[in-house]
Amino acid sequence: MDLPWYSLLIPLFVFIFFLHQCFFTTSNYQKKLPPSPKKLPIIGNLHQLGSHPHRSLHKLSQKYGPVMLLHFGSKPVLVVSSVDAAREIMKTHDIVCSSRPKSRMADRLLYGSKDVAFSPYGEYWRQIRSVVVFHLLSNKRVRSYHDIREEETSNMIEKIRHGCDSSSSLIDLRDHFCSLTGNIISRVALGRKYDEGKSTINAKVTIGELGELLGTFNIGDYIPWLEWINKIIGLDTKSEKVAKKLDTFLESVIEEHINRNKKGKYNTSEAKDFVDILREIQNGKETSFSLQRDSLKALILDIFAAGTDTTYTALEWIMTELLRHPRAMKKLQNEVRELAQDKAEIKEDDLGNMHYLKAVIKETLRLHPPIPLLVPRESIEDIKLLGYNIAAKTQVIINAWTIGRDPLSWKNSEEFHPERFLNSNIDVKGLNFELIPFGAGRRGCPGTAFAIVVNELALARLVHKFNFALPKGLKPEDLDMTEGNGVAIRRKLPLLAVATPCSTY
Ligand code: HEM
Repeated sequence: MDLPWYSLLIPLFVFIFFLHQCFFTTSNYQKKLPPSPKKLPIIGNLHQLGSHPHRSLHKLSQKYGPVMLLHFGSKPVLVVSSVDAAREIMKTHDIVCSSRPKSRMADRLLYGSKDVAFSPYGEYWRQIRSVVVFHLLSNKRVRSYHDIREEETSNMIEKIRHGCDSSSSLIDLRDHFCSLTGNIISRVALGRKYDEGKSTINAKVTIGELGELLGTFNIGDYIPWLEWINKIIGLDTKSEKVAKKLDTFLESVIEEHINRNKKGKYNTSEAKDFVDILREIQNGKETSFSLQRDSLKALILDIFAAGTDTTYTALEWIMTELLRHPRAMKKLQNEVRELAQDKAEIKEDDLGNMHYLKAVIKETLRLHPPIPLLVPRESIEDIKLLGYNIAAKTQVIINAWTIGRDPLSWKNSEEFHPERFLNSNIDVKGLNFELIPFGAGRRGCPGTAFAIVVNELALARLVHKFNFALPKGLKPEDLDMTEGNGVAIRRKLPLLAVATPCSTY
C-alpha cells in the first residue's frame, strides 16, 4: 500500500516532540520535586492545616520528610522541617528566599505593606530594614530604654503585690505580662502609654485588632477568585474600619510630637522615642533617603504587631514551664537571689551572670517558639534545595517548632531541661539553625535583643520578689498546656498562679 507523502510528517513530529520534551522543557516530570501529600481540587492541601498548623505540618513531615511541597489553593508552598533544610533556606539561599508572599490584609492595614515585616524583598525593604536595625533597634538604642523597662517592670511587680493582698489571690499572669510589654513598647515607640491621654480611640483594643487581623487566614491570598467571601463574612468591612481607626490614632500621635517639638518641650537628654527618630529621618537628617509619612506609620504599627504579643507570649510560656517544673523554679530563684544579694531591686546590669535564667528562656523558646512557623517567605528565583527543584514564587514555611523538638539535635527533646544550655554556645540569634525562634538571615527578627532583655528582666524580678505556686489542688503535671490559635501561639487559657511576696527580698 502506498502511503501519502505527508504521512511521513507524523513520525517526524512525534520525534521532534520527544526531543523537545527531553532537552528543552522544564516539566515537573523531569524536575525532581519534593514529596507532596495528595491535594484536593481548588483548595489544594488547605484542608490538612487544621487548627494548629505547626502540629499538622509536623505530622505530615514525619510521613513525607523534612522538605515537602504543598499547595494552599493554587499557591505552591514549601514546608521545611529540618536543621539542614532551614540552613539552606536562611543561609545558602537567603537572598533568593528573603521575599514575603503578598498579603492583602497587610496591604490594607499597613499602607500597602510599607512596613518592614510584609514588604517584599527589594530596595525599599533594604532601606526601611536599615532604619529599623540601625536607628530603632540597634544595641545602643535598645540599651537607652533601660529606664523605661525597669520602671514598667517595677510597676508590674507592684501591681502583682497589690493583687496578692486582695481576697482572691489568684493572679492572671497573662494580663500582667500583656500590660507590661504593651506599656514598654508604647513608651519606646510613641513616648507614652497608649491608654493614656484623651484619644477617642481605644488604641490598646485597636492595636489588638490589628494583630488579630494580620493573623487571620485570607482566602483571597490563595484562591484569588474566592476573595468575594471576605465581603460576605465582613472581613473587608472590619479591616477597613480598623485601618481607619489606626490611621486617626497615628496621625494624632504624630501631631502630638510635632506640637511638642514646636513648643520646645522636647528634652534632648531623654531617650528619643521611635516617632522622634523616624521624624528626623523623614526630614532627611539621618539617612540618604527620605521616609514618607505612610512608611513612618507602617513602621510604628509593625513594632506593635511584631513586638507585643510575641514577647508576652514567651514570658507566659516561661512561667508555665517553671510552674510545671518546681525544681527548675527553685534553682532559678536560688541563682537570682544569690546574685541579687541584698539589693532591693535587680537592674539590667545584674542580668549578665544569670546563666540559668538565660538557659530557662532558651529552653522555653525551643519548646514554645511564639511564632512556630516563623513568618512565611517567598522565593524570587528557582533554586535547588537538598536535591529538589523549587520554582520561583514558592511560599516557604519553616517549622521552627518541629526543628526545636528534633531528636537528632536534642536529647530527650520533649523534656524541659534548661541545663542543656549551661555548657553550650547555642543561642537564639540565628546562627544555630537548631534553635530559630527569631528566624535567621536577612529576614531574621531585628527585635531579638529587645525581646530578650524584657523577658530576662521581668523573669529575674518576678522570681526575686515572689514565690509562685499553682492554684490550690492543681498538680504541676496537670497544668493545662493546650495551645490557642493564631500566628503567635500562646496558651489557650491565661496562666493563673498564686504569688506570695517573699518577705526577705
Ligand atoms: C519573643 C519575642 C519575639 C519573637 C519570638 C519574634 C520572632 C520573629 C520572627 C520569627 C520573625 C520572622 C523571622 C524570619 O522571617 O526569619 C520576626 C520578624 C520581625 N520581628 Fe520579631 N520577634 C519577637 C519580638 C520582636 C520585637 C520586640 C520587635 C520590635 C520591637 C520585633 C520586630 C520584628 C520585625 C520588624 C520583624 C520583621 C523583619 C523583616 O521582615 O525584615 N520582634 N520576629
